[in-house]
Amino acid sequence: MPHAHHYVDLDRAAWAALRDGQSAGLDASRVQALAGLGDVVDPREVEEVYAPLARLLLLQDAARSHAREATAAFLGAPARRSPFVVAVAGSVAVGKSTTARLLRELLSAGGRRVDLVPTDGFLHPNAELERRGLMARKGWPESYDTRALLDFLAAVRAGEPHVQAPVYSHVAYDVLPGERQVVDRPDVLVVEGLTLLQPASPARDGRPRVVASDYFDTSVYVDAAEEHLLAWYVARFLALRDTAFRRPGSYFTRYAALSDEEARETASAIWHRTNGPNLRRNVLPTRGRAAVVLEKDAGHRTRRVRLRLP
Ligand SMILES: Nc1ncnc2c1ncn2[C@@H]1O[C@H](COP(=O)(O)OP(=O)(O)O)[C@@H](O)[C@H]1O
Ligand SMILES: CC(C)(COP(=O)(O)O)[C@@H](O)C(=O)NCCC(=O)O
Repeated sequence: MPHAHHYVDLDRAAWAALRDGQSAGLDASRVQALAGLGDVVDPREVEEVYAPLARLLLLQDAARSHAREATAAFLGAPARRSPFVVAVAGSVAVGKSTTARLLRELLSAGGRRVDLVPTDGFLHPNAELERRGLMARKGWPESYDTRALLDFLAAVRAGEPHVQAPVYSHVAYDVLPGERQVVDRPDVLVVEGLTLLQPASPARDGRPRVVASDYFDTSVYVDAAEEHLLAWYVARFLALRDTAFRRPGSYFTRYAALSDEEARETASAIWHRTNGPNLRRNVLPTRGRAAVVLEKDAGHRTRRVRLRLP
């Protein structure tokens, strides 16, 4: 638990008041489309929770630009452009992708060029995970090509053009060979993933290590009790059974024919084997490293926001 003077806790009403005229500026149909799988994001959630968050990020971005200009003025050289990098972390099924998409929309509505990159593209391909005996630990820190993720972040942060990221498909349940997402000097990069806030583990040779968070300007951890996460994971699995699992090429075609009861059992087993232990062992312990923690209740409603003071 961080020391009390290092953070401030705001209930929903206090947080919503910090919107300070920052309006979401998204129409209802746009908001509707932002949660996946037919789920609907409550427009009040956008106004009262994500609009203040967008305002905070814009202020932090401006402060960072001033700091960079100060250093450039000191050096007598023009400041190089470099995107503002926001990390979104949290458990499987907590709503990271939905939060990341909302932030992309809100920040783009303010006129910025925003790219969104999920870290699942940096997972090792299934064949490699199988070779390493890691298929039951997909999403755990060791299942990612960390070197590739760090190289990607370093290149984007250095302001390089046309930086490529690999792409993962939830239908194929694998990284798509040869497929690439191109990030070309955006104003903001939102990067979203389970294990982004991992601290450095000591290297065998004792040398300090670079971690992904060295490249972040700020970070958001989306939080909810594990009982809600499990329920959301199972609900999403049932929805996928009726949609993505039926598509040609789906890794999970064998799940498309499961009854409700069997689908619930299967999803719950995957949770207890892979995602629950990953949450407890690797994800939750990084929560205190986030700049902002959004705490959701059973209905995806944000009840409380914790802000770490710089
Ligand atoms: N704010 C929200 N309101 C309603 N449903 C949401 C919200 N955020 C996420 N969801 C739903 O919860 C599930 C998990 O969200 P998702 O963004 O896919 O999670 P993650 O990327 O963390 O795995 C999805 O079914 C999604 O539609
Ligand atoms: C692809 C994921 C590892 C999430 O990756 P992330 O975008 O957070 O890096 C996760 O959604 C997943 O598929 N976990 C494996 C266990 C499962 O089937 O849920």
